[in-house]
Amino acid sequence: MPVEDPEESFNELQRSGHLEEVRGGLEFLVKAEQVEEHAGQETIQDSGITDSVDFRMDERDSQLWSSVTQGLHVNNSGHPDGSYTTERTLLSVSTVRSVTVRKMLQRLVLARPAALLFAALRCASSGTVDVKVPLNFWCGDRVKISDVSTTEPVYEPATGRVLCELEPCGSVEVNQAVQAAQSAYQAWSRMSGMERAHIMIEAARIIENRREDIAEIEVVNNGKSITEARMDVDSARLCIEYYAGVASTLAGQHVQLPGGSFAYTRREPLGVCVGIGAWNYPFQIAAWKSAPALACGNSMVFKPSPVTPVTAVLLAEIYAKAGAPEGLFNIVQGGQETGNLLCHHPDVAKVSFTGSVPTGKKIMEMCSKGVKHVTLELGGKSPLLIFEDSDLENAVKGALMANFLSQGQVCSNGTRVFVQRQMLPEFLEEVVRRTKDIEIGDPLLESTRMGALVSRPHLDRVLGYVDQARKEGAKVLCGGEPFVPLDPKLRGGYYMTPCVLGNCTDNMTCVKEEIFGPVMSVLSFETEEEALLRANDSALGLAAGVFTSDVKRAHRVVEQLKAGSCFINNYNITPVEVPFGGFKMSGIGRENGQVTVEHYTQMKTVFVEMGDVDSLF
Ligand SMILES: NC(=O)c1ccc[n+]([C@@H]2O[C@H](COP(=O)([O-])OP(=O)(O)OC[C@H]3O[C@@H](n4cnc5c(N)ncnc54)[C@H](O)[C@@H]3O)[C@@H](O)[C@H]2O)c1
Ligand SMILES: C[N+](C)(C)CCCC=O
Repeated sequence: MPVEDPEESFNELQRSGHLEEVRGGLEFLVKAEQVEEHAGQETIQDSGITDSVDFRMDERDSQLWSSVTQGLHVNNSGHPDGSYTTERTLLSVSTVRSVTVRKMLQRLVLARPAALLFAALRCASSGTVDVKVPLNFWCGDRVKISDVSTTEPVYEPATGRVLCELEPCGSVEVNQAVQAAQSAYQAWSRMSGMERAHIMIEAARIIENRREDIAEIEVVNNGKSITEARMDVDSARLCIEYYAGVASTLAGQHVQLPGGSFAYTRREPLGVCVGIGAWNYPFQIAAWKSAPALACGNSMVFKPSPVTPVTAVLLAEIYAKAGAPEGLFNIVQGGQETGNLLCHHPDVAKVSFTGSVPTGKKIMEMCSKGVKHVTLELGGKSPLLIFEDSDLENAVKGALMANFLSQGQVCSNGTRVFVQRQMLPEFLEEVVRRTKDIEIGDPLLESTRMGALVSRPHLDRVLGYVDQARKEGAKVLCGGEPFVPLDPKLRGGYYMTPCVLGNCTDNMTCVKEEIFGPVMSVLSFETEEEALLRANDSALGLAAGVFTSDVKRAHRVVEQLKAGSCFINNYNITPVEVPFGGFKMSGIGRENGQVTVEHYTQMKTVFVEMGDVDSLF
């Protein structure tokens, strides 16, 4: 209902979380919804239409607020059968103020007819977004580097156009960020778990409010579908919520000693932690690293991949807005050189890295110089074992989930699909049919299931693997070709058709190496023992999966699989309350779950003497 009193309406909007003040002004994300009522049942449909309006605090006058609140519900129309349709707008905050498309939309007035809203464009559409604001962030604010010698272009995978210019941080900037983190650490580490939890819960709430906004920008920078990007934002939020809960449970042990003396242990934070991320889950990785780090009382300097630098800074803004001390979570942009500076920095206590095995080895070596704690989440070439007693429908769905999420650019993907011989023909027929049906195209469209790969060189590399597989004797059962969407604005994008390779053997390159693209290699096997031997024949051990209806076999097989994250009758499920990480060269340490507390704290033991010192001297 429209609220009459402008001041009250402002307060009401703030309380409901639909409106928040941003520095020096206000910015609204206006969303159109359609509410259908039939027989007392309301269904709300998101029209997918959003635009934004931005104005200064001094414009907060009665007239303006009336128009804002009038925008909340508009255009009620009754139908002859007694049902009605309400087209309404919701207001929520957006701080991605840099994006040109939003600026363009500022000229639209708020109190417009609903029809005009519905005719408007989606907030971000492929090929329209430019990011101009600084992407570095420390001391609670975005930072423009004063002396930038070189910038690097960042691309929009869906179109191939330049999205922004990256300003990499050198030693001066890395020092500033680490210093900011150190000073925030002094205050943050002394707060109680409950106090930290309050701020983290608030950050999670802001993420929930800005879900669509963050997901859209993730799509624009990464190329994955909007459907998946929303899931990533949800996973980030859930992770922060989960560790907010963990924060107040951190505790030590009391140990009784002779003569009334005792000892106790304290779980203490490490200090300034560094997070270094890969490009496949930019926002989610930033959250998966920062949430446990902050919950345990550490501060963090995070370096996103230079390929996808845009969304981590949104997380930094969100923590700051939620009440985190200045410098608690900082972003430094850059590639290898910036990463090296962070790993060698004397004031950094720990590095948590997500990326490739070769880089992981370098990180570990650099950390060894300062004897720093290190967590490595590295690559995989994971096996998926499908036994003939599996439910075919679920096995096929599992294999698709194991290979084609995020255009196949997922560390845990089960790319070596071992199918028991008797089931192979029907499995292949179904998996190929469904793979051909995957809708490729504009990642911002709801119907798209596969967007663009992250970059042109990466696309070429993946296509190269398909060529090589063909030469080595694999049969391309479908896909593996460059894909050019009909929409002219997408012609420069990095698309390919998802590929299923048959006739694969263990010695082929496509079966041995991590391709990190939408390429499934299918192999056949006869016996459980044989499948296990072949599945474990890899230097990597991130994940593995088993499909079978025999519960004893499922557990027997999983027990013998040399992988850190195993799935029975499903694949690529990563609830944040469950630890995730690899065996062998796929990594060290875990992310998510209770155990991660051990990777972000150190234990102090305190001995307390209640009697006299029993000295030998
Ligand atoms: N296990 C997991 O949880 C997980 C998750 C996502 C991705 N990955 C892996 O990541 C890889 C793909 O990501 P990528 O191409 O971004 O990996 P990458 O190793 O090339 O880069 C990862 C990060 O490391 C930085 N970096 C590169 N060289 C560095 C150096 N010498 N010192 C410090 N930092 C350095 C990069 O700038 C980037 O931020 C795949 O192998 C994939 O399996 C693993
Ligand atoms: C959420 N997923 C799809 C399991 C991805 C985990 C992170 C690895 O790249």
